[in-house]
Amino acid sequence: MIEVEHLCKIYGSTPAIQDVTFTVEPGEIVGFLGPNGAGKTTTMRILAGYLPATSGTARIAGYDVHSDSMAVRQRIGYLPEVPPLYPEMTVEGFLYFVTRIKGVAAGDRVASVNSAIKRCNLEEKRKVAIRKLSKGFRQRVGIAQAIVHDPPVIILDEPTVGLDPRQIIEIRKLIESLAGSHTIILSTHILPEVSMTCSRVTIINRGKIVATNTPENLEASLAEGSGYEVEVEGDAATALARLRAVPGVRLVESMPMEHLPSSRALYRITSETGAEPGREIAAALVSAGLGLCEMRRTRATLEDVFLELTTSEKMTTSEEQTHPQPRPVQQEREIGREALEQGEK
Ligand SMILES: Nc1ncnc2c1ncn2[C@@H]1O[C@H](COP(=O)(O)OP(=O)(O)OP(=O)(O)O)[C@@H](O)[C@H]1O
Repeated sequence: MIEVEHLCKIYGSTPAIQDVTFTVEPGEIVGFLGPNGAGKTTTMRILAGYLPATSGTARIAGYDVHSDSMAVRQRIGYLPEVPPLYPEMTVEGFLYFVTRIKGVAAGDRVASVNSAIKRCNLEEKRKVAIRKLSKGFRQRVGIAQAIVHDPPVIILDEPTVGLDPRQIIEIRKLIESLAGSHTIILSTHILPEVSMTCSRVTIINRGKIVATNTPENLEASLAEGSGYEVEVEGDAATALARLRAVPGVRLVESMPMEHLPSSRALYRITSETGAEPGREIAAALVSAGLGLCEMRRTRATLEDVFLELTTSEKMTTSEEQTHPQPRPVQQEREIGREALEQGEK
């Protein structure tokens, strides 16, 4: 339904996106995930026909977004980062106006407006001026204007940005309710957004696609981070030696834990790919006379995958080449995490 091939956009001399290629199948919700400045909005605007690409092609329902832009606009609903609302109009007045612009037949307009109002849960606000609405309700009106002509494809650019947690849940539910009967691509820098609502995720970093898969497969693809955490009572040197000797264990790290009594320590164990040495770990500790106070599995999360994919490129920047001392992995990850948290503000 959406086919993007080798898309590039250069602003002046700044490449915003480079060689972006992906597809979205009918009925899918695909998350377009990336940190700030990764090129999400640029890609969404090109798909919606609001920005010409420098090179490459994008087709929606078989129509080229550039050369067949009118045909594309009839088949898409687009929620830009800042929804194009007319503050003085009432919700229903504005949506009626949009049906006229979108070419809905005169006899179908009232039914289209009523349907969008119902789907977006706007009944109680239908006669209220848009300027009087909260940010969450305005965002619903933004989505209502994107779906009012019942387009097969919906493009949502950061649909929950600036909303409070309750509003975010409501908007996510609304997006999920549109799946199946619509093909949806939504851009976001918020990880839970994609794990909760999307069947597939495409990760973009610095203008380039770095991964496309289901959230589950992406998590499974990251072998590092899969393992165990164990809290052990007894001699630390013995515990470390025993744990490191267990077949299938690749790495054992001692984790500083201030709240633990001095006789106890926490270890993070990374297993070899495909290995499940849980029982052997427990047996090795117990047979050495050590106390196994707590043990739990750790698995890579989508956040780990995201940080892995969007921080590793830092090592190839000119800054890194000038100062080539390797930074610890944890620090690399913290930098990525910081970028994520800043993005969420
Ligand atoms: N009109 C413009 N002129 C010049 N550079 C631009 C323009 N718009 C975007 N850029 C640059 O292109 C890159 C991609 O920007 P884009 O807005 O697509 O990213 P984004 O992933 O949507 O980021 P955010 O989450 O912060 O909105 C950034 O480096 C940005 O500074």
